[in-house]
Formats: sequence, C-alpha cells, structure tokens
Amino acid sequence: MIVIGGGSAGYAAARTARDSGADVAIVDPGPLGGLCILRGCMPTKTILRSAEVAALMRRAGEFGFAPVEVRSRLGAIVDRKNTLVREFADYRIQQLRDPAFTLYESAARFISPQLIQAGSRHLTARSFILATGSIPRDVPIPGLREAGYLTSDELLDVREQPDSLIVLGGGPVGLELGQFFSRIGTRVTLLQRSLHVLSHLDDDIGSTLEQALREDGMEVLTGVSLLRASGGGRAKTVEFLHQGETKSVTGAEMLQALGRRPNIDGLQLGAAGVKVDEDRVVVDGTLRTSQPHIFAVGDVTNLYDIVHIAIQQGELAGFNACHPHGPPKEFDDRLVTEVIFTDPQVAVVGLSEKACRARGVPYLTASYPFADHGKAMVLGSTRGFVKLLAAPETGRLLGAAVVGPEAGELIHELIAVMYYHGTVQDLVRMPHYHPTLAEILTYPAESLAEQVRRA
Ligand SMILES: Cc1cc2nc3c(=O)[nH]c(=O)nc-3n(C[C@H](O)[C@H](O)[C@H](O)COP(=O)(O)OP(=O)(O)OC[C@H]3O[C@@H](n4cnc5c(N)ncnc54)[C@H](O)[C@@H]3O)c2cc1C
Ligand SMILES: NC(=O)c1ccc[n+]([C@@H]2O[C@H](COP(=O)([O-])OP(=O)(O)OC[C@H]3O[C@@H](n4cnc5c(N)ncnc54)[C@H](O)[C@@H]3O)[C@@H](O)[C@H]2O)c1
Repeated sequence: MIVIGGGSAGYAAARTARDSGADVAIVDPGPLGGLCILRGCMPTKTILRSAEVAALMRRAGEFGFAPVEVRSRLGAIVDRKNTLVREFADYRIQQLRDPAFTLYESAARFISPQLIQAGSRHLTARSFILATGSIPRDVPIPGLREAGYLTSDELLDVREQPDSLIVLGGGPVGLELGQFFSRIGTRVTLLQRSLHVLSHLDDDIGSTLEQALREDGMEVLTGVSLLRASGGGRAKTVEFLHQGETKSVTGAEMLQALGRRPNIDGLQLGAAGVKVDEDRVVVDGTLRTSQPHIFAVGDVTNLYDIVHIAIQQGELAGFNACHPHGPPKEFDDRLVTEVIFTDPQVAVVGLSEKACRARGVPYLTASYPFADHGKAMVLGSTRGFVKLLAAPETGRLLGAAVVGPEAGELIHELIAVMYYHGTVQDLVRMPHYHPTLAEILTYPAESLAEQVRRA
C-alpha cells in the first residue's frame, strides 16, 4: 500500500494497514508532523491557554486579589507554543520513520491509476490512500491579496503583537484566533457573512458565543457582505455592507479565515481516474474513491476537517484496503462531534435542531443555563447553556450541545450515552457527583424524561 500524505489521517491508515500485514510506504514531502500538530489543533490550543490565563488575571479583583496589570509578551507565548509543537512533531516523525514503513520524503503525483511519481522514483502498489489534507481557501474579494493578509498558518508565528486585527470569517479558526488576540490586548473586529457565527450549528449557539465575545470587548459583526480591501502595511482597510450601510474597518493585521479546501494541487488525480467534485475527492461510506483501489481520508475529502474523524477514517480505509474480499467497514456519522475552544467553549454531538428539521426527524428538546448552576457560579463561569435533543417516544438521546465552561470535556459524557444508544432517562439515573459541572446535564435530561413520560 502507498499512503500519500503522512498527517493524522495518513499515519492512522498506514499503521492500520501495517497491522493487517500490508507492506506500507508513506510519501510526504514534509514538513512532517501534519496540520493538527504543526499549525492546527495543538498550537492553537497552546496559545489559547495563555489567553485564558490573561483573562483570569484580569479578573483578579473578583476572586479576592489585588488587581494585576496584564502585559502580554507574544514572543514568549509563541516560544512556549513552538517548544510543545516541536515535541509533538518529533514524536510523530519518529513514528513515520519507523522501519516498519518505507518513508519517501517527496511530493507524490499520479502517472496512471497504478503508478505514482515521488521525486525521481516511480512507485506502484496494490492500493493507495490519499491523505493530503487541506489548505486555506482563496476567496475572490477585490483588493484582498494586494492589501495583504495572513492565514492561520502564518498568524501563529507572528511575534510582534498587532494593535488591531481584522478577522474575516466566523468559523472555528476566526473565533479561536480572534479571541486569542482580543484577550492579549489587540483590538479585534470579526466580520461574518451569516446571521450568526458558527453558521452550520444551531443559532442559539452562535448568538450566545457572539454575546460573550462582545462582552469581552471584541467587535463581532454578522450579516456582513465583504466588498473590497485596500491599503496595506500596518493599515489594511476592509469595506463591507452591514445593515444596509457601507462601512469600513482598518487594522494593522488581517486574518483570512474564510474556510479551507482539499489539497489536491499537483496530485494529477485525472491521471488516476479519481473523480473530483469542486476540489473534493468523492468517496463512499467505506472511504473508497471512484477507483476501487484508491481511498481518500481526512481533510482531503472535505467532509469534516476534524482530527479524530480523520484518524477514524484513516483506520477504516487502512482496514478496507487490506480486506478487499471481506465486508467493508463503513463510517458511522451518528456520533460526529465538534468542539470549538473559545471561552465559552462550544461542543456538539449528533443531531442539531437544524439537522432534525432538515431530515424530518421528530425530537424533543430542553436546555438549562450555566447561570443557574451552582458549580458554574462557584467557578465564576456562568455563560452558556446545555441543550439535549431526545426521541419523543423513547427518550433516546439524538444529539446535544454545550456552550460553556469545559464544554469540550462535558460533551464526552453525552457521547458515551449516545454510543451505547442511551436515553435521557439513563442520564437521570446515572449518579452525578456534587458539586460538578457535569451535574448540569441531569437538569434538561429530567425535563425531557418528564416530557417523554407524559407523551
Ligand atoms: C487553525 C486550525 C486549528 C484546528 N484545530 C482543531 C482542533 O482543535 N481539533 C480538531 O479536531 N481539528 C482541528 N483542526 C483541523 C485538523 O487540524 C485537521 O482536520 C487534521 O489535521 C487533518 O488531518 P489530515 O491527515 O487530513 O491532513 P494533514 O495533517 O494536513 O496531512 C496532510 C499531509 O499530506 C502531505 N502532502 C501534501 N501534499 C502532498 C503530496 N502531493 N504528496 C504527498 N504528501 C503530501 C502534507 O505534507 C501533510 O503532511 C484545526 C485546523 C486548523 C487550520
Ligand atoms: N476546534 C476545532 O475543531 C477546529 C479549529 C479550527 C479549525 N477547525 C476546522 O478547520 C476548518 C476550517 O475552519 P475555518 O474557520 O477556516 O472555516 P469554516 O468554513 O468553518 O468557516 C469560515 C467562515 O467564513 C464565512 N465566510 C465564508 N466566505 C465568506 C465571505 N465571502 N464573506 C464573509 N464570510 C464568509 C463562513 O460563513 C464561515 O462561517 C473547519 O472545517 C473546522 O472544522 C476545527
């Protein structure tokens, strides 16, 4: 097997195939480590921890301490991030260089469905796994390129703190990095096209997060239509339409966080006969492309852009490629989970109200605010809510959303209940220690259990 791309998805595929007895080569030009480690999950979560510390320090008085003057040193924050990233990347590189694999450190391109070129070598295999990830999407906004912008790739290495930052896009990248800069003292303006940030989720989630960010001093404008950019250097201007008026904002730096697209440039997928739909490598539920011996996993499929799913897809494809005659394993989207590491955090699993309505799935819902929860009050983290969705007749948990403190941790109890096809009645019966944040899950569960009993 040849795995093209040694990030999270590709490495998971390679490891699974090797464990199934395949002779596995990995082709990757580097830098080795993958997006999650080098420029995605881990660096962003590392710097967000610094922002969290800054936000708590500003609240020193509230917790009984003398006021603290918060003066950030972005260079030091970046150094801490780089140290950790180096450690994580070194471990991954060691795994890729394991003699159990053959690693070719070059870019791959297809010559035919069975043959690829990697540097000066031609390589052939019984099966291939495409795992080349994603890259920031180019958006044709007049003047944007000339004014100059950064993507998350570059912004993570900026050492000199800009006094102002324009963030284009209210998805996870714009929100996490926007809040980081806002909390270390940069004036941040975020422009989002949809009526709410995180537009793919239920509106109550986006509106709650927007309100929290605004309370913290970030300017968040939604329902914006971007018109053009101008200027340059330390004064970049973006003009946009907002509430029927043309407005503009000027910032020292600009983050373009308008989405990512599959990285298929240069792969010559046409030569492999792999079907592509608007840059997306088309796969079926078994991660097989239009060519039965070529699979695609992770961001290159443009399905989720979430790392544990990329790993799960890699494992499935690695298994399926090595067992061509057995029943294939299929990706199950029932437990798809997403966490956005802002404060308040956002975490969702399973079906949203939007998805239930779109698919005609009947549901009951109940929510409960952290502002009424004892442990959240003790912690001084009362922003947000918990929302559960249950099947009306059985109480089976269909989905959940948590906006609030430790949402990314709390969601895992709900994932576990859903994994075992559990109900809201189960959630009520399960013991919950007092006082914990997790106790809050029992309140909407009680309300739903009551609704199910009466139905
Ligand atoms: C700022 C940011 C923050 C994020 N935070 C999170 C988070 O907190 N949690 C989460 O779940 N997800 C997060 N993500 C998403 C997550 O990082 C990705 O979903 C995941 O890393 C994708 O893994 P992958 O293996 O598909 O791709 P990658 O890890 O990008 O691997 C692709 C590999 O392919 C190689 N390659 C490219 N072209 C070729 C070629 N022609 N031939 C051979 N090799 C090639 C590359 O060198 C690379 O090593 C974040 C993303 C961003 C941008
Ligand atoms: N915590 C996490 O798991 C995490 C963190 C960061 C990124 N990621 C993943 O990386 C991927 C990329 O994230 P992202 O935030 O860059 O992209 P995204 O596609 O999630 O969000 C981009 C946002 O920009 C807006 N937008 C697009 N075009 C626009 C235009 N012309 N004008 C105004 N607004 C416009 C969209 O409405 C959208 O809200 C996502 O799929 C995400 O899942 C995950």
